[in-house]
Amino acid sequence: MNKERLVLIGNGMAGMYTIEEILKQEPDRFEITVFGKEPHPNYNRILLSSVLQGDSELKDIVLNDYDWYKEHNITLYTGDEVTRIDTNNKQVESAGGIVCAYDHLIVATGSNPFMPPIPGSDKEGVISFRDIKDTETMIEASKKYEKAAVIGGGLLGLEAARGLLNLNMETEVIHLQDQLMERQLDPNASKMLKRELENQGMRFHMEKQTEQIFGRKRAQGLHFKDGESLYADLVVIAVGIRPNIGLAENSGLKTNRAIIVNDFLETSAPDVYAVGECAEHNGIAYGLVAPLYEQGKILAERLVSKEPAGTGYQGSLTSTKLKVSGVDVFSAGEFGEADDLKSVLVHDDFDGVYKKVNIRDNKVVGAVLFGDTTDSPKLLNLINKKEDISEVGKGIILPSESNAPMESPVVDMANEETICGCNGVCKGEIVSAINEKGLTSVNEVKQHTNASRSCGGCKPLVSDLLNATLGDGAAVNEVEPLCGCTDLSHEQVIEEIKAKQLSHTREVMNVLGWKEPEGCSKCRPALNYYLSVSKPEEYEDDYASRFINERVHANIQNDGTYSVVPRMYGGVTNSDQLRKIADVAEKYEVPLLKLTGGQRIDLLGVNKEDLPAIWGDLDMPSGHAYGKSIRTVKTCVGEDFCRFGTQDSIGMGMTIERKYERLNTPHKVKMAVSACPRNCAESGIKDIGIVGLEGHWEMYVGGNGGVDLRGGELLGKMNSDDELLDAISAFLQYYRESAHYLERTSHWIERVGLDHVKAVVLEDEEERANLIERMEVSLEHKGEDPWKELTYNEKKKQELFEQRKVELV
Ligand SMILES: Cc1cc2nc3c(=O)[nH]c(=O)nc-3n(C[C@H](O)[C@H](O)[C@H](O)COP(=O)(O)OP(=O)(O)OC[C@H]3O[C@@H](n4cnc5c(N)ncnc54)[C@H](O)[C@@H]3O)c2cc1C
Ligand SMILES: NC(=O)c1ccc[n+]([C@@H]2O[C@H](COP(=O)([O-])OP(=O)(O)OC[C@H]3O[C@@H](n4cnc5c(N)ncnc54)[C@H](O)[C@@H]3O)[C@@H](O)[C@H]2O)c1
Ligand code: SF4
Ligand code: FES
Repeated sequence: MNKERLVLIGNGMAGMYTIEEILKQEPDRFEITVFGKEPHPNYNRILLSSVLQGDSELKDIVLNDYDWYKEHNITLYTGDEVTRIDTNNKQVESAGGIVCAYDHLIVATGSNPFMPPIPGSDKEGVISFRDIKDTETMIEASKKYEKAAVIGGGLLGLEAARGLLNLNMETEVIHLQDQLMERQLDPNASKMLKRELENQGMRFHMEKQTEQIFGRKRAQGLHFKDGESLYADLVVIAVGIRPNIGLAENSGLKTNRAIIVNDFLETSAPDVYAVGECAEHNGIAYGLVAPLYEQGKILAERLVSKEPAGTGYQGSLTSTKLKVSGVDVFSAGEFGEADDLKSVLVHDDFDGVYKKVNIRDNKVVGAVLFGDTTDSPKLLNLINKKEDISEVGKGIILPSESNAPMESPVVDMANEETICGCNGVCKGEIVSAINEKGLTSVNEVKQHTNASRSCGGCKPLVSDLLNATLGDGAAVNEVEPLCGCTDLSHEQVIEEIKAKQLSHTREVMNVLGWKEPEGCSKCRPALNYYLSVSKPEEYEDDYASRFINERVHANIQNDGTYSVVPRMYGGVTNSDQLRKIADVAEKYEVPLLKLTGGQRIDLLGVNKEDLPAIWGDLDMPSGHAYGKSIRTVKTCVGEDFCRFGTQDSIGMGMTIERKYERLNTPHKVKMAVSACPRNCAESGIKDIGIVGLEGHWEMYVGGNGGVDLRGGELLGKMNSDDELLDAISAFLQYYRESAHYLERTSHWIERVGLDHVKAVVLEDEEERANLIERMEVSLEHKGEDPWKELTYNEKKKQELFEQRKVELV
């Protein structure tokens, strides 16, 4: 018997999900042909953000490889666009000249990025972010160019911007509204998100309308309507999407914003269905995979059973998470304000946590979470179930806010509650698969249930569920790789560097079998750092692997200029230094001189090309205000001037700063010395905070005064200056050797535990002595001041400061 001919136009996420669902139910029923405009098999578009951010490689995001199509007897035409649907003769025609008849046709052509009519948007270097080609273009551009502008501060724009930052590009986001992600977040969450992203190095231009993209052949920057401009040699436009319906319209299918479908995804033409972003159901065209997969499931049932099954598709509740590491944001349902809505609110600026749950008629209808999204599965289920919550307390709405000890939210979830929103997989399904198929890892759960196959946001829940189902210790702990270029963890890489005596980033990548020979923006700076600690005697800085601020030894500002902070040991200066700073400020027309929180003078608004000359004129050491290194040692006036002073805090601060300046560390290290517990130098919120008392010093560690406000914890009491310096050496060296690159002391201590750190750096005499000895070797080899070097090293100066000027002319 001849098989029914099923043709799919659009080899993307929604269409292929539908095919997979059909194959699960009726593997042999249809003769399937798939047309895809892109020259690739079906891949996970969602994970393009991870590829750009350096967490995955393109080959890892393929969902169905070419062999899969062969194994399932599917005829696949890639790189071939369908140009016509002949609904009368029931056939499609492709640009490649193929004419293919169908009994059933699925249109799943997705969306196109919306390109606003900005003059100059046809220039080289102006792209959208939608597919593999765009991602490759950005990665390539980052190797040649330094400055990127992203137009659009929505989900896509912010994920693109984070990726470009990871690719070492200076990245500015231009947003039309006064609030980022205004379609998903309320003003409070949006403000906290902006602050966090600014801390990560993103710069924002809010309420800006781009009037023109200027440049000759290639984009060189943007002019805004308010008369301001900025330079950029890569412009990424991410201002929304438009359903791709040209083909459907030309072929006579009924369309509105997208192709109009009924509850069974049927279009206006017989035997023609539409699914995914190109379909419009009840006036809504969705732009997230969870609803598209729900549609795909219904359509598969419809095609397999012939007769409409159940009530069909009834629309979807959407929820979003931003895929930017270090930022936890969740939003679902009605998150805004309305007269008939009541809210449960938690707002803690100190911990950077914000939660708002909207309730109407005793039912949870929407939520926004920032900083702590552990309650998101619970809330999503409450919104979905529309249960009356009048009988339950806040503990049910926001379990993490109740006083009960926090267990994973999966423990209390009912079997029918959803764990993986993208793929619609509930707890019961995963538990059955774990028990019946003997699954022990997240990866196995993914293969058998699809949970965590898309955005990956549910991985922690799946992992908790594995632990809860198998009991402690039975789940296989998959190591978190350093980045997508390797399967090795930070610890394993450090071990291998030591064991194999590796000494250069390229050597590490070669010897340890890096999947991507050039590495990525995540691993290269980390490797460069690990090598510097492992072999200080032989280490040669691979400065091309450093982040932009560290390459040019200055902090880039939001207008593309730089800030210059000279070192002033212990926050002490003199008339000679002040005179030089004043002269430089006048000569180079520095727009702003500002005292920093770390007791230094910041020259702000300096042009990049003036940096080496300014450093030469200042003739002061770099304050390393831009580096993953020892920053400032802040001091109080101490015993010489203050009537409460018990110790020479200034003297000790200067000694410490002179000793450890220019030392590479996993992240920035800030220190302070106060001469009594009144703590005027704020020693309680520093990575290392020293407090003087009569006859001894107290040393606090792991403090942080930034977004993650954290009080330092007492490491110990030191009875002399030498004992204090030894303790600082041992502590710093242990942090340098065992923290992950980009891990602040606060997070490191939380991970390894203060008791453990105390045991190693204070209690174990031998280990302590070894750490101090290794620190001394590092101090001997920390190299000369980078500003000084750049005043005479012409080759390096030209590479860093002059080639760029030529490119821009
Ligand atoms: C960078 C990025 C990150 C994202 N992150 C998330 C996320 O975290 N969570 C989430 O839920 N969603 C996310 N999305 C959105 C999600 O990827 C889309 O909603 C989803 O891919 C849409 O699926 P689709 O099948 O409708 O369209 P697509 O996946 O775009 O597939 C459509 C395919 O059809 C092809 N095509 C079009 N016309 C023709 C033709 N005439 N002939 C042949 N082929 C044709 C296209 O080339 C394309 O390959 C993200 C999107 C991007 C770009
Ligand atoms: N994590 C995720 O779930 C995720 C990630 C990426 C993409 N996506 C999906 O991909 C699609 C595209 O995402 P998107 O962010 O482009 O769409 P979007 O519509 O969500 O956001 C576009 C943003 O651009 C702004 N904007 C519009 N015109 C502008 C202009 N001229 N200048 C500056 N800003 C302007 C808007 O105010 C809006 O905030 C969406 O469907 C989105 O849901 C989802
Ligand atoms: S910390 Fe104590 S000693 Fe130092 S300035 Fe303040 S009060 Fe004086
Ligand atoms: S929630 Fe996105 S993959 Fe599970």
